[in-house]
Amino acid sequence: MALRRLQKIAVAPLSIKEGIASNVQREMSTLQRVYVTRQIPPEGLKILKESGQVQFELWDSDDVPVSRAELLKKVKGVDGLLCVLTEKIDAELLDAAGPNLKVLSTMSVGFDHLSLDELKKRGIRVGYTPEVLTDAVAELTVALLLTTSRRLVEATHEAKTGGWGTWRTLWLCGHELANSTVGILGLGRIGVAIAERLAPFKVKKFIYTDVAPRPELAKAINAEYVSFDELAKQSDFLAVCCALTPETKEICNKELFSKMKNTSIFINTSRGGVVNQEDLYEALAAGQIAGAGLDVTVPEPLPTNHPLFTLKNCGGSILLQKGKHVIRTFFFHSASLKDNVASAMLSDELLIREVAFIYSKQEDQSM
Ligand SMILES: O=C(O)[C@H](O)CO
Repeated sequence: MALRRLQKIAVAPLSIKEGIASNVQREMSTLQRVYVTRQIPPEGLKILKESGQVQFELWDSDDVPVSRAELLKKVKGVDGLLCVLTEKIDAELLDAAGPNLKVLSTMSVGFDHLSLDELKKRGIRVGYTPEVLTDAVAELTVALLLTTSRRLVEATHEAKTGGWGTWRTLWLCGHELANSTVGILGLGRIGVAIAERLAPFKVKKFIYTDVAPRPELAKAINAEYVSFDELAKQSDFLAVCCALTPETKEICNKELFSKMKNTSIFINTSRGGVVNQEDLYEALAAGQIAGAGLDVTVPEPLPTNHPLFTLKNCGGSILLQKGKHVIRTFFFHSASLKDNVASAMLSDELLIREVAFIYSKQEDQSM
């Protein structure tokens, strides 16, 4: 089923060309009204401009998100909404938009900012952008993992500030991937892509946990399904790749950290909300785990006086606040973004695929 949907996404641009030809003559009054909540890449805007099917208004900034008050005003009466992860799409927003709203597309892989129940209740179709940043996030995760385990931020700091007195036998030695067990919390495309990249580092074993075993994905990377507890206990490196849902909110908390080895490295490139940050701080400060590399936090960015910034063993892109930009670069070059904007706005495909598990089990089957 997943494959079929991907094929549908892939053919979307063709139907748009046909759409352009047949629709350029349309009167403005018959055009669908779309509000775009962020300055999106030119490829996406071009599709909207040339479609001949929509008139759109854009919040023309990438630096400052549209305010909630402005958004509530702007969505009134729109047929389509293209948003990013900074907009909370909830009952209030959907009520403000009113009954014309037929389709919503988010330029993100994550969908935790969408109230799916409310969207479903109103029969609004939803699009998102799976696939576009699988490689980017996998690369970023590997970068964070090596940076954290090899203590690069700390080492740079020591070198710059004169802390490097002389060569010392075990100073800043870090932790080795060779012969290690790498755990993946939430095995999907990104988890597989991470494991594929880490395997050449001579990892001994990949383990994962998820709501249920995912044998097809696991087979590709020879990963073993384990319980959440075993994941905590066995992982030398734990990469968090799950979506943020009510079930995964703060799933990485003191209970998890207390079961981890004190030599373990914790990496989160999913959403900040899956981690209880106070518990993480305690675990890092007490040496309960060896280090953490975070691309995501709550809030983003973290206030510069946040306790996590005081720790030597916590870093990665939260120190640089650059993770998102790395990912975005890939967005701009992605054909899939074009497809997504196109198919979500201009065709009536229902793009929800992975979102399905949040819906009732019954509908889950049909996705
Ligand atoms: O969900 C996403 O698409 C990413 O987190 C964006 O940075």
